[in-house]
Amino acid sequence: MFRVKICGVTSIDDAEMIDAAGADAIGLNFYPQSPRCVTAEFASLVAEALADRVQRVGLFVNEPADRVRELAKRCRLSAVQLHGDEPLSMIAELEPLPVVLARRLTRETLPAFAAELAALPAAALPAALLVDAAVPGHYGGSGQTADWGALAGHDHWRRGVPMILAGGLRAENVAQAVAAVRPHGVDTASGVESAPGVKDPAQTADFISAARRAFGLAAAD
Ligand SMILES: O=C(O)c1ccccc1NCC(=O)[C@H](O)[C@H](O)COP(=O)(O)O
Repeated sequence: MFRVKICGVTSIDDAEMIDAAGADAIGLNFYPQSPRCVTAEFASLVAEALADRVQRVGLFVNEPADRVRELAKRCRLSAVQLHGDEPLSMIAELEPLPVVLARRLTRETLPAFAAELAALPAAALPAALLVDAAVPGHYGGSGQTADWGALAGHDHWRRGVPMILAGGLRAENVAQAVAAVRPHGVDTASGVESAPGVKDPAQTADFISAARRAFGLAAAD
């Protein structure tokens, strides 16, 4: 599972820049209402442009499993990220695709989600749980930070599922977030952009370096 993911990539130049800066994964957004939404044709070109080292994660919001599966195959996605209100049963439906399940958890909503996770058979658990900020009217990409306090120090409820922290992460706060929450990985979209969907090379490189340092990883070559 990836440590550093840059989400909402909309150009080949940005994908190559992110690869060179040492990210483990990029997110390709298939949510039509996002300013970061891409086409299947573009996502397929990204698969050709990037080294296999970089995971290509397709992001979906409330799409039927058949469409997720079809786009994953057509665009050679490494994993899919379910970022809407998808039922947990969809993880097993998508098998053998690795699923990153996104949830906007707070201290109020975490207990009910933990109970849902506890009821899943081990074989139906997601490959990772991405925790994003809970902002009314936003599924993601809000630029707001998640409820770090709710997540810190309590990981028994995750049943060993790696947690990816998202929401309002930037080069300036990613080390603090990793120290506070101790996630397996981090994800950002708007925190490294000059405009929605346009990644800023300096902010992106700074974010990736700061995140790698926070995880004790060597700087990218
Ligand atoms: O980025 C979007 O526009 C988006 C829209 C709808 C659902 C998810 C979306 N992004 C998913 C991501 O993985 C983002 O990296 C995550 O939400 C954090 O975004 P940000 O706060 O801008 O870093």
